[in-house]
Amino acid sequence: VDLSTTIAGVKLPNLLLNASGVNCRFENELQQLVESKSGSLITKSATLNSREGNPEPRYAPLAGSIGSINSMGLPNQGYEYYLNYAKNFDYNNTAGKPLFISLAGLSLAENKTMCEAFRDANLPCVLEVNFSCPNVPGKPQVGYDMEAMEQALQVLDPIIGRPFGIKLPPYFDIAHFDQAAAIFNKFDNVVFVTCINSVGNGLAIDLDSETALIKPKDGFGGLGGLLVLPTALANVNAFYRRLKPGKQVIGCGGVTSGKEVFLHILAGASAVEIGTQLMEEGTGVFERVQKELVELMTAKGYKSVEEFRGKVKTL
Ligand SMILES: C=Cc1c(C(=O)O)[nH]c(=O)[nH]c1=O
Repeated sequence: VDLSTTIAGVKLPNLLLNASGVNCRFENELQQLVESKSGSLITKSATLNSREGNPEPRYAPLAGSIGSINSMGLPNQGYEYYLNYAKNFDYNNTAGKPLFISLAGLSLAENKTMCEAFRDANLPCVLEVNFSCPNVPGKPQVGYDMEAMEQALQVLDPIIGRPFGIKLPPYFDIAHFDQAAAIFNKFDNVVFVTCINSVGNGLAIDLDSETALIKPKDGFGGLGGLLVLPTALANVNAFYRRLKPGKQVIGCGGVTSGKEVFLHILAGASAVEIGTQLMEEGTGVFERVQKELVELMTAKGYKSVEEFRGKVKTL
């Protein structure tokens, strides 16, 4: 069974990778991903300067393993750390894993500077511009401001000057799918979108203590895990149906097993990211989920993901 895929011109030996933000802030964590059975890896979203992020507790699993809530606040080592990591990355590593770099500047000027630095370094890594961090107090998500998002792309697209992707928040209105897709279809270098980032500003409360699970923002944080699966599948399929041929969707959200990877592919995903389940289970999740996916495909008689990608049936 062939699970390989090609995104932005780079080949992933299998279509699984981490969701940016999980197990990818520090070099040692990234090395764990390189040594895991993932098909690739993506770094924690970077800002111009390093950040400690929000006060803890800022991540919590939800009762009944239905998902997670986080308000990390963009803790990261600053973009030069990840630029340096990319410069020293062994692109011919034995596993043949490509490297994705996530950038989440706090302003267009920050994103401009970071994109210029990566352009000048001219490395084989693939950029994913994160327009959807829900947890920086006072910074509304660019992904929910269509005009700002288009203006940002008008500046960043020519600077990046090669295929790149965008990390999107979940949309919940068909008109927003239409508007966002129409914007991305204007930029030839935008070759993939990653759907979805966490479902912003949920509130998880502990029944016994009657207290919010996390400290930042009065307990408000992004939701991930199984509970966001239908929203993730909808966003994957909405953009799969709307983006011009040649543009791809990376699925993210709700993956706990081979089953949800299969559903993401059925919805149209060309690669699939794992966040909450990676956080809870560790990097062994990639081997387990891959095995489950192969078993499921074999049971269904599929030999490659192309046979069923985007083929979700409607009634
Ligand atoms: C980049 C910041 C993000 C964060 C964060 O660092 O709080 N959490 C998310 O669920 N998604 C993000 O995009």
